Amino acid sequence: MNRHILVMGAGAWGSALALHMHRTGARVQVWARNPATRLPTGAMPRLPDWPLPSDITVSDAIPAKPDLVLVVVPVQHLASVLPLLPAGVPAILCCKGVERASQTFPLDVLVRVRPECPGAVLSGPNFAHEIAAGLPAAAVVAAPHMDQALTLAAAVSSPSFRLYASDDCTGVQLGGAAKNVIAIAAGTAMGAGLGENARAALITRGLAETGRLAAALGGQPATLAGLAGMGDLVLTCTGAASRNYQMGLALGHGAVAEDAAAALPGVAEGVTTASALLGMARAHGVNVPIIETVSDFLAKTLTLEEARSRLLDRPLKAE
Ligand SMILES: NC(=O)C1=CN([C@@H]2O[C@H](COP(=O)(O)OP(=O)(O)OC[C@H]3O[C@@H](n4cnc5c(N)ncnc54)[C@H](O)[C@@H]3O)[C@@H](O)[C@H]2O)C=CC1
Ligand SMILES: O=C(CO)COP(=O)(O)O
Repeated sequence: MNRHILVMGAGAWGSALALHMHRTGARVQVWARNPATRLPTGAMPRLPDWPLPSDITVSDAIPAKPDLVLVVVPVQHLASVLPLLPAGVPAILCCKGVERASQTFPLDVLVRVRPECPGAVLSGPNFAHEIAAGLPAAAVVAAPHMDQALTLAAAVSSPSFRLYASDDCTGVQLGGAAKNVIAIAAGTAMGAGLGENARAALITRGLAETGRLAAALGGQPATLAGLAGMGDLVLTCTGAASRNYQMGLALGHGAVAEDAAAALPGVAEGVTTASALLGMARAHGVNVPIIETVSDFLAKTLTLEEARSRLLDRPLKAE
């Protein structure tokens, strides 16, 4: 069947997902707020020659009844884009983070803005340029009910991009949000020359605090051992292409946060998510020392040396 897919957002990830869906044989239409300046053709240093095939239309038009919508704009802009969603069509939110103003996950934003639209999320270890190149990868589609998740995972899967289904929307969204914050910590440690041991400790203890938070938020800690948790955390904390990791590297080298963010080839969601996740953790009485340290460091209430000391000088405890 020639399914009709609408991709909303024409940055790196939206363009990669458009290419992926096009390869599955779907008819793909991309919505961009400014189609003339779609980012990946030129403005993405990682993706210098990455034009979309001519039968993928890029415009500011929204079709009335596509079969599926993939929403791929940064989390802080989700609420401004969701009112454009065609009514009654399933939407998979593909962004990773926490809305700062409401301290809620993307699916909560959808329920607030468009409660009548059925929603799901897609998350996992997926660098856009590798998906665009058709390299093998896997991720998770989570929806409130497993049968919805299975249907949507099947709708997006291909032989090179394998989607697993989950009904743990909280765990999957938390994994995608937290890994960006921890990747800033990992990059900062590497940029400051603290070494590979320090990075491995940040990854492992970052996963531990994310698991605690998942339990408090009503998610399943086991989800954090999967693709949307550990899988994406490892990729983002070790893959040089990660913008959150690059942000951390620059901070570790001594750059000012605003300059580091401006030099990135796209959005680093961890920058806005850090304080929002910290707010969520505090509201639930959960101790998240790495997320807290990144949030305070980005807010410039801690120096790099103070951040390092704060994490290392905490009382010893059982693992
Ligand atoms: N790049 C990657 O490898 C991956 C990114 N993601 C997630 O996907 C989301 C989007 O990331 P990217 O596409 O990489 O970012 P990007 O920085 O490459 O592009 C963001 C796009 O959103 C558009 N945009 C920004 N504000 C908007 C608004 N108010 N209305 C409409 N469009 C707006 C921009 O014009 C741009 O086209 C983020 O949450 C990111 O964490 C998830 C997996 C992989
Ligand atoms: O989400 C990603 C990989 O799964 C992309 O990471 P960055 O946003 O840090 O580039």
